[in-house]
Amino acid sequence: MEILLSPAKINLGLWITEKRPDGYHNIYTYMHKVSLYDRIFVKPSPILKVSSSNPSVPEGKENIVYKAVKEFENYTGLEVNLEIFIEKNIPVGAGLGGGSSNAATILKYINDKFGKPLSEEELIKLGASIGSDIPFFFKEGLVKVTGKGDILEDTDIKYENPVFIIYPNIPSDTKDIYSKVDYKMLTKLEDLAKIDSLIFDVNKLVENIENTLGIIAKEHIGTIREVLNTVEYLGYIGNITGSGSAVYVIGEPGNEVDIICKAKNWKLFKVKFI
Ligand SMILES: C[C@@](CO)(OP(=O)(O)O)[C@H](O)COP(=O)(O)OP(=O)(O)OC[C@H]1O[C@@H](n2ccc(N)nc2=O)[C@H](O)[C@@H]1O
Ligand SMILES: Nc1ncnc2c1ncn2[C@@H]1O[C@H](COP(=O)(O)OP(=O)(O)O)[C@@H](O)[C@H]1O
Repeated sequence: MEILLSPAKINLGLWITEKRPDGYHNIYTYMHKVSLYDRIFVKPSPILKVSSSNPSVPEGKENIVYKAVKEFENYTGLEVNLEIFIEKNIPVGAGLGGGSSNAATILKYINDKFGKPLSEEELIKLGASIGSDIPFFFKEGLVKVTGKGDILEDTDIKYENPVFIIYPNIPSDTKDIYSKVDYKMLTKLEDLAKIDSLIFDVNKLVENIENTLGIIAKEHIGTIREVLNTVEYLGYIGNITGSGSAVYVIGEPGNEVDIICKAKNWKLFKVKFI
C-alpha cells in the first residue's frame, strides 16, 4: 500500500480573456499549491478500482482519477491495475482543485512507476485533455496559467506565507459558473500587464486582484458574499478561489474567525503555501 499526498490550490486573481469556439474560456490566473491535502491510498489489484471517502464524489468510471488512469493506458498502451482509495479532505466544489489534483497526483505516480514513459510536456498535454486544472499540478510554486489552463509559465517564486481558507459548505459548480460568463466580463490582455509586476509581494498582489468567476459565484451563492463581508468586517482581505465557493485570506486567522466559522458551520482551514 502506498500513500500519495494530493494538494489543493488557490487562484490569485482570475480573469477571462476570451470565449473560445470550443466552448471553453481562455483565462489569466496565478495559481499556487497550499498545504491542504487529500490522501490517495494505492495498492496493486487485478482490476482498476477507484473510490473515495466523500459520498458526493463519484466512484469508478465517473471519477476523474479513473478517467486519468484510462487515458494514461490508452496513450501508453500500458496496463495499470490498481485499487485506489481517495481520502477527501479538500472540500468538493470549492475552487480548490481537489479532483484535478487527485488526477495529476495519480498520473505522476503511475508515470514514475513505469519508468517515466511520458515527459512533463506529455503529462501536461494528457492532463489538459482530461481537465483544465490538471496541468498546473505538475508544476511547483507560483505559476502563471493561461489558455484554458494548459499554458503554464514558471515564475521561480514560491510563497511561504500562512493562508486561511473558509469553505461555506455550499459547493459551486464550475461548468455552471463559466456558462454565465458574457462578453462584457472579458478582460483585455494588455490591461493585465500590471499584475505581473505585483507577484513579488503576495500581500500587494491580493490587494490588486479580481476574480471574474468569483464575481459570478457570489451573485449566485449569497453565502459567499456573507463570508467575504465577514472577513472584510474583521479587517482581512478576502478573495474567492477559482469558481468558488471557498474564500482565502493571506495570514493567520484571529480567534474571532474560529468562533464565527463554528457558529456559521463554515469550514476553516489554516494552511500555508507549499
Ligand atoms: C475555475 C478553475 C480555475 O482554476 O478551477 P476550479 O474553480 O474548478 O477549481 C478552472 O478553470 C476549472 O478547471 P476544471 O475544474 O478542471 O474544469 P474542467 O473540468 O476542464 O471543465 C469543466 C467545465 O468548465 C468550463 N470551462 C473550464 C475551463 C475553462 N478554461 N473554460 C471553461 O469554460 C467548461 O464548460 C467545462 O466543461
Ligand atoms: N477525485 C475527485 N475528487 C473530487 N471531485 C471529483 C473527483 N472525481 C470527480 N469529481 C467531481 O468533480 C467536480 C469538481 O470537484 P473539485 O475538483 O473538488 O472542485 P473544484 O472544481 O471546485 O475545484 C465535483 O462535481 C466532483 O463530484
